[in-house]
Amino acid sequence: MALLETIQGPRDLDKLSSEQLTELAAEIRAYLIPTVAKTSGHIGPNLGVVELTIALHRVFDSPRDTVLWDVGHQAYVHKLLTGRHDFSTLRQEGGLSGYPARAESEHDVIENSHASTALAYADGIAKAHQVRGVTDRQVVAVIGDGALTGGMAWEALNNIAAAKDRPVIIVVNDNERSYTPTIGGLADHLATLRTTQGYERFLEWGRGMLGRTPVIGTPLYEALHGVKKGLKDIVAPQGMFEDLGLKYVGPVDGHDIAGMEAALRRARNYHGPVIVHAITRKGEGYPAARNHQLDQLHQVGPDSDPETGQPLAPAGTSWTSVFADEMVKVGAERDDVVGITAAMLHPVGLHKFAERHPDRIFDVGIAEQHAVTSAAGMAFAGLHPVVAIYATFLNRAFDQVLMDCALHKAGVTFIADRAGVTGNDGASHNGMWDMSIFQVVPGLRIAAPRDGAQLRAQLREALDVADAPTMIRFSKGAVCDDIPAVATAGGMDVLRTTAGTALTPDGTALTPDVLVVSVGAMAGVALDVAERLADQGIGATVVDPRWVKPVDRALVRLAAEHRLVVTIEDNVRVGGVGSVIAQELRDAGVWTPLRDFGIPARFLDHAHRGTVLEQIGLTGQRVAHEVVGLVAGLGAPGGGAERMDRVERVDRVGEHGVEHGVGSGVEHVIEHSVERVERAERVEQAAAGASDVPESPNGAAPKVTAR
Ligand SMILES: Cc1ncc(C[n+]2csc(CCOP(=O)(O)OP(=O)(O)O)c2C)c(N)n1
Ligand SMILES: CC(=O)[C@@H](O)[C@H](O)COP(=O)(O)O
Ligand SMILES: [Mg+2]
Repeated sequence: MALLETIQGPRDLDKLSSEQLTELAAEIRAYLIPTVAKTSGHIGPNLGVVELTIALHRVFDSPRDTVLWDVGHQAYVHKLLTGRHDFSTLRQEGGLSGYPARAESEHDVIENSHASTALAYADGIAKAHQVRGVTDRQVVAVIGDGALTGGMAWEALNNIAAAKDRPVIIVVNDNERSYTPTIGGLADHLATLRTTQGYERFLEWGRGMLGRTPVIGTPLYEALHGVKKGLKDIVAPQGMFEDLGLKYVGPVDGHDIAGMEAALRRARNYHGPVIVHAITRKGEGYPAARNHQLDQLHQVGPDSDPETGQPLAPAGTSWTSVFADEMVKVGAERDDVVGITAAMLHPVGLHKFAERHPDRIFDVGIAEQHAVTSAAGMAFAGLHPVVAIYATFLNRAFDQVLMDCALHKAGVTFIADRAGVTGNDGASHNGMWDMSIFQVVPGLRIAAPRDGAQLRAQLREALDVADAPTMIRFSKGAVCDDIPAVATAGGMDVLRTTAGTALTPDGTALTPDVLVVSVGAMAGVALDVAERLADQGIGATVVDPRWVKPVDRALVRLAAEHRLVVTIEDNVRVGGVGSVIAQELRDAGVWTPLRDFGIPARFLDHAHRGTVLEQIGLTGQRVAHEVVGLVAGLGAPGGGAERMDRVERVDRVGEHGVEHGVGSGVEHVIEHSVERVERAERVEQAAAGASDVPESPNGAAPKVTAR
């Protein structure tokens, strides 16, 4: 790292000779490959931009000039050249972010890892410079060929091309891949432009030779240059970019530092909207990546073998793999089912389906909005599309889900993978908003499976819905062991009832104090909470709604039969499942108090999923601790009268007119009230003894007040 250690900022690059620059590139690769293998990260994309980034920081003067990275997963070299040399805790709590981060450096701008945004940023910054009369600062946006398939990128290009006097430098990092080879007409066009690379070399030769030829040299070169453009038109369709009004520079070898510098200087000196088309190779300099057919080691680790890029320890069965295998079965049974991915065929688990049904899989590029609305079209024409998109990326297709699918009652099934806290990819990758955002979509049904068996079952149930969109959301990583139900209540699974509690013939659990509503992958936490409550003499019923939207009517009834409702979800609390259940209870005149546990509505810094869940209190211990305090605060049970009052109201009101209350269960409720009073006294005694009641976060034993 001898040379790299001397680079504390981009200007330190200026003093290096071309040999030293080549050596620096080698040092960067030698450092990143083993480091990222250990930490996890996007090794393939970063090895593909080593020379490009060196050249870029030599030609432009960051942070005076603004350098933008689209997605930002390829910004490790940028970080190394801007003084951040310790990648040992990359993507971990307190370590470097895997994406640009303003808190880390004045050289970083876009923290959002969602693709196709950089050109819009660039357009905005350029407009701001124009409005403010700033003429001595450049705006440079690096965007991959994959990200260039995103609709936002074309909205921005349309605006950027509109103003010939507003400089924006766009560097297209064309490595012909997103994960898999980039799809679509744009990719084909870029390929066409790549084939004219020979003309670039010919031109370079001509410039060199003719530049030294007196008198006729220059005019001859200019004539040649004109011929090149003409020849390009003959060989390659007139550059789409030039048609748009963008100056096109390239294609240029993105691994040739001098060549990239020359191209970038031409672009800088153009003083208008210009595209530099760099041809790079993902994983360059790392045979394990270059030979990795699947995605050229788009990402690795943690704890992968630096020699091969493969994980050192086998990963467990993932949620995604359960979905992948079930889709194979579905594909064999139903020829109306098709799969749609937004450039993430393998990461979302549609690759096995694709292998068996290549004519029924559609990769639309990084184009989630198009994925959703094209699915609405497919449903209209008689198919049942399964659109698999990470929950966080599905956010950008909200309007398409709402207006193109739900408004038209389209039978489309959305698979929101990576839902909940994902952790290491940082704030913009957590799938933490879906059960709030999509809560408001009329007719959409949302399922949150608690394990693999439920995922398979709920996928089937979703595919049986042809007159409304359905959504199934599940976590990142390894799926838990199947969690059996001990009873059912309506369409819900009862996972645990208080020991010794009688179940009525219809399977309704009665009497305990607390109803714990477990949402999706939080089932393990919910059962842990019930166990901890039982240790404190507090009875709990744990129920898994399975389908969280709409709220199951049986859940309202169950709430009326408990003294406290607790909901636990891996989603923001605001507008989440808990808040919707609370609203349903109010609408039904059930006034059982409800405490919803979920993710706070704030951006969560990168860290391991478990660490983040601990930070936000979504653990059994933390939830149970708070619930013990809440139960103690309820005082002695209000006896039959209180509960009768609560129960009766279920008879009177309801969202769907008069609801049949739990009259049949009322007698059971009364007889158990006595039991509950005794138990509440035990809780109070325990709290008074302050011996085994867990300390509250602020150190004091929870306040216990007798009624
Ligand atoms: C909106 C959105 N959808 C999907 C992704 C997931 N994703 C991250 S990188 C990537 C491929 C990007 O390809 P490209 O822009 O060509 O960059 P490269 O990895 O080739 O350098 C995808 C699909 C994302 N970050 N944002
Ligand atoms: C950069 C990007 O958006 C993806 O590569 C993402 O990091 C993948 O996340 P998973 O590791 O959860 O598939
Ligand atoms: Mg690419």
